[in-house]
Amino acid sequence: MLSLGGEPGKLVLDLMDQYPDDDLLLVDSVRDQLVITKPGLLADLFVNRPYDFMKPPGAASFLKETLGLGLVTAEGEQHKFLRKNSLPAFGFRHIKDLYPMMWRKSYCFTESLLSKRNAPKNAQDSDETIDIGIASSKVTLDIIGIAGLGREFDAIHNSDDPLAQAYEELTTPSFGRSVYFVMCSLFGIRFVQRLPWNENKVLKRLKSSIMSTCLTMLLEKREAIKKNEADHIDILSLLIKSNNFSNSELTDQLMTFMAAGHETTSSSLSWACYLLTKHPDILSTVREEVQRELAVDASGIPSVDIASALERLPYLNGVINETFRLYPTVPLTQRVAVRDTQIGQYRIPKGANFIVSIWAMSRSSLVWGSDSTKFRPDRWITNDKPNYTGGASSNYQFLTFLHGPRSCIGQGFARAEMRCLLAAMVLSYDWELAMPESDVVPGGTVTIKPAKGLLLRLRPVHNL
Ligand code: HEM
Repeated sequence: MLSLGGEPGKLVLDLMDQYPDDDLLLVDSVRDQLVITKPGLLADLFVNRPYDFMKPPGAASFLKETLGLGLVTAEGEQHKFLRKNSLPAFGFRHIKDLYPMMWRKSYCFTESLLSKRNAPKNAQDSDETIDIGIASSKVTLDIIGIAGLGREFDAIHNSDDPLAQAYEELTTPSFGRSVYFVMCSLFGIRFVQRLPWNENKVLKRLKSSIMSTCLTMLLEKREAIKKNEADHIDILSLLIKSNNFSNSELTDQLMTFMAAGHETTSSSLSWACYLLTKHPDILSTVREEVQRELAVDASGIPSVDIASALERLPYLNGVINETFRLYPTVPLTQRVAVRDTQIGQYRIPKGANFIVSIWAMSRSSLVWGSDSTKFRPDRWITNDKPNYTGGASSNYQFLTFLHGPRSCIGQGFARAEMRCLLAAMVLSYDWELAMPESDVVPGGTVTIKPAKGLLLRLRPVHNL
């Protein structure tokens, strides 16, 4: 059921077409493996009884190796505690305050793309071919660096940054890594780690490099807070100041936020750019909208409050929501029942395993109608204003960030970041695909991105 290449939710989509009237399909009777195919049943899984379920130990053991025992991997009471103490750092007000920094970084990012190669003096005549995924993961690392721990990595300009390199290596899609993940899911990581497999060495090296960098940054941050060197409002400082966490818990939390918080958004930016290569008319519409509403000056400073301006743009938000729908960075999630429980009218025995294909739910014509796979940002617009349903009749049709206490805590952060990055991109460039369309395929282990990269040919726009 876990994808080893190809479209991540294809099998579930096929099952949904084959059994359109069923909402729960038993796909593996040996391991009680169930697939939920109707949004209506998800309220019990995610919102009404979320702690009757946990992430399957095998898959979680893989995640713990790379993310630590933080919010993504904790369960039960420990999860409730971490979530409660992390929420203030992701509040609405705090995200609003981060917009100017996100905008500044996004603008620097687009400028860095221009100067990447030996651009001629009259750069407007130059063409740049870049892999937008690799380039944008640097700026998202810079943004989470500042927001997450008040630290300037400047990975945009410093391509040798070890943390950026470690994350790139960790998330680059490969068949071997996918097989490794499936093996961990089936047999647990302790068993897989005993196999003579090079992947074990690679993951150990990456984990130890990320962990030691996070620990060093944590200790420096503690010192800085003690000396009261600056006004510390980043996520890590808020967690330290809450006095609720030990150093090892904080290191795990930091590893989680750094990993969960940057590759996800940079992949989404890649997919948005890809979709816009296929819809140049929509790219022009978004650009006109951003030019008109932000009125950015020659040095990239907007004349209006950036947060409120970006949040009300219908097309910019429509493109972002439609990208999140068609290319959910986390394409699948799994749960196992930790006690006898209930989902809808079904009695569920302890130990039953569930697969929710976020990808399939986002693309199924049974759920979204006959144009379900079409890129239609206008489904997210009502009376010239953004709507947040996409015309769906149930919340559970849109699962990109899930729902309930295990939903993505960084959703507001990711949306703010995407608005800044995409707005800065459309203001600065026109672009087209610089690789065969057939090579643009999703791939990855837990999160997906364009498996062969996304090469774009950029042309500077003459408007700034
Ligand atoms: C487009 C960007 C993003 C997408 C699509 C996304 C998606 C998701 C999804 C689907 C989950 C639930 C995973 C599961 O239960 O299997 C999740 C959890 C999580 N995400 Fe995100 N995420 C994004 C960005 C971010 C950002 C920017 C941050 C942090 C700054 C973040 C931090 C987290 C954390 C900590 C969790 C675990 C929450 C919990 O279990 O309480 N994510 N994300």
